[in-house]
Formats: sequence, C-alpha cells, structure tokens
Amino acid sequence: MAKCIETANLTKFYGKARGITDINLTVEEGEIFGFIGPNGAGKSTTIRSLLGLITPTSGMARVFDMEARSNRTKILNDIGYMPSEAMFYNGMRVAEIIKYSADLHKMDCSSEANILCDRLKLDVKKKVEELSLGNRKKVSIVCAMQHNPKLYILDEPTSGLDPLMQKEFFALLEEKHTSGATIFLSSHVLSEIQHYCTKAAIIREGKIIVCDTVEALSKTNTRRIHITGAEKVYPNIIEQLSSPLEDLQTSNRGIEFLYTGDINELLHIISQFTIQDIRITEPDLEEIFMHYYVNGEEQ
Ligand SMILES: Nc1ncnc2c1ncn2[C@@H]1O[C@H](COP(=O)(O)OP(=O)(O)OP(=O)(O)O)[C@@H](O)[C@H]1O
Repeated sequence: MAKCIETANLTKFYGKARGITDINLTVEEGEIFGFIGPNGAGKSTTIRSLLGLITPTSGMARVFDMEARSNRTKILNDIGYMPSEAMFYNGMRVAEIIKYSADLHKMDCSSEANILCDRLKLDVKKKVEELSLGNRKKVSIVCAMQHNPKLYILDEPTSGLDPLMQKEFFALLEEKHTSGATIFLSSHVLSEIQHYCTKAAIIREGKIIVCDTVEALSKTNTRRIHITGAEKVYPNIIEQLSSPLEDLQTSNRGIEFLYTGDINELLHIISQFTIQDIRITEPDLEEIFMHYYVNGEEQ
C-alpha cells in the first residue's frame, strides 16, 4: 500500500527548546491513524511539519511521496486540516469563511458545503464573533471537508463539540474514509482512538514511545487484579512481590492494581493469606494508554 505520510528522524527545536526529536512515522493510504500524547508532547509540532508550515531542524517529512516543506502548496490542496484552535477573522460571516476556504482550493464546493452545514446544524449567516467554540469548530470541519481531500489532518477535532455533534462528526469522517480518504487524528480522547483508529502512535516529551495497530496495543500481559478481603494484608503481599504494582487503589470493597509480573508468583503469594475473592481481568485500552502516558518507555 502507498505511503500517505512518512517521517524519518523528524526533529524540530525552537531555538534551544525541544519540539520533537527523531519522529519516525508511516501512515499508509486508507488508514485511520491516531496520534496521542500529553500536553506539550509535540503533536502540533509534528502536524505543522507535515503541513510544511515550519522547517524541521533535521530529518524529513514526506506527504503523498513529496517533501513537505518545499511542496506545501501542492500538498495542502489535497489535505483537509483542522487546527486545534478554531480562529477566524472577526467581522466575517460563516458563509464567507467557507467560501474563502473553497476559493483557496480554487474549487466550487458549495453543494458539499451546504450538505455539511445542514448536517452540523451550522447557521451560515452568523458572524464569527457571535459563535460559540463548538460552532467555530463546526466551521473548521466544513472548511476541512468541503473539498473532499485525500488526507485529513485533524488536531483535536472534537474538543468543544457536544456529544451529538461529535457523533455526527465521526459519521461524516467514516463516510469520507469509506470513499477512500486517509485520516490522521490527533486526540486526547482515548476512547476516540480506540473506536475509530486502526493504528496509533503515542508521543511523549517529543519522542514516539509506541506505534502499533490499536489491536496490538490492546494486547498486553498486564492484568488488573481485584482482591476483596485483603485490605489488611495487602502491604505484606506487595512486600513479597518482585515486580512493582501500578495504580494501586484501596477501598472498603478491597484492593485493585495493575500487575505485569509472573502471575504464578502473584497467586503463590496471595495463597498465603486469607482473602474473600480474587478477579483477574484485562485492562482496557484507556488504562494501557495511561500507562504509556505516565511511565512511557521508549521504543
Ligand atoms: N513556537 C514555539 N516556540 C517555542 N516552543 C514551542 C513553540 N511551539 C511549541 N513549542 C514547544 O514545543 C513542545 C511541543 O509543543 P506542541 O505544541 O507541539 O505540543 P502538543 O503535543 O501539540 O501539545 P498540546 O496537547 O498541549 O496542544 C512544547 O514543549 C512547546 O512548549
């Protein structure tokens, strides 16, 4: 399958400040790729490099098999970009902004724009400064989608949208994907990545710490252990374990924690104490992502 996005050792320093270091990513045509990481991790810097808006300090970024910075005019024509902040020129009406954005692509997108505004319940007569954050986001969505681009680069697209509009937005995105579009989705909302993405990369402190299919990321030998009746003895259990526990929670219903060590060792230690019950479950993807957010090991 053809590569839609490719970076190799992509690095950007803002003066001496780290933006991103040695980012290696490949997004194949037709993929829905999730890009997640804590605040300041480097998501927007990576995106701005892909759009050719900033010059990398070193390494390369290619989109549609072209070097991003020197071919940005050509590349941007086939991209639907939603920046994380939906900011527009004050004084303009929604319809004018949408038309202006279509003109930049030298296309008449009016019929697609009307459909999108209708589905998103966007009042095109309003002035930008009269719009709520959610409604400004909708303007961004229409501008990103009306020209039916080959690639969507979406930087936290759902922040500010109410749940109904989030649902409509993803319905639209899935339709575009079914028609052949590739999607690069930066998000803080882990459930979005889990539901919609085929592959995901986690970035932390400017570096990619893990990149795999969402299915593979969900598979882990980490287990969540729930024990009832161990409130008094759990310090003794912890003391004997050779692997550290994570996310230890105690309550009057018992204790629970994430455990990645040898399960036989754990059961052997627990068997020395009197407990009421034990349950061993797989952690959900959100817990796995949080593990990488907080403790992230490098690839
Ligand atoms: N124009 C700039 N000048 C100096 N430093 C910058 C600039 N833009 C970003 N940075 C720094 O680069 C790092 C990565 O920032 P970036 O905005 O790419 O992160 P992010 O993952 O998009 O964060 P968030 O989730 O908060 O939007 C941060 O440490 C940030 O302070």
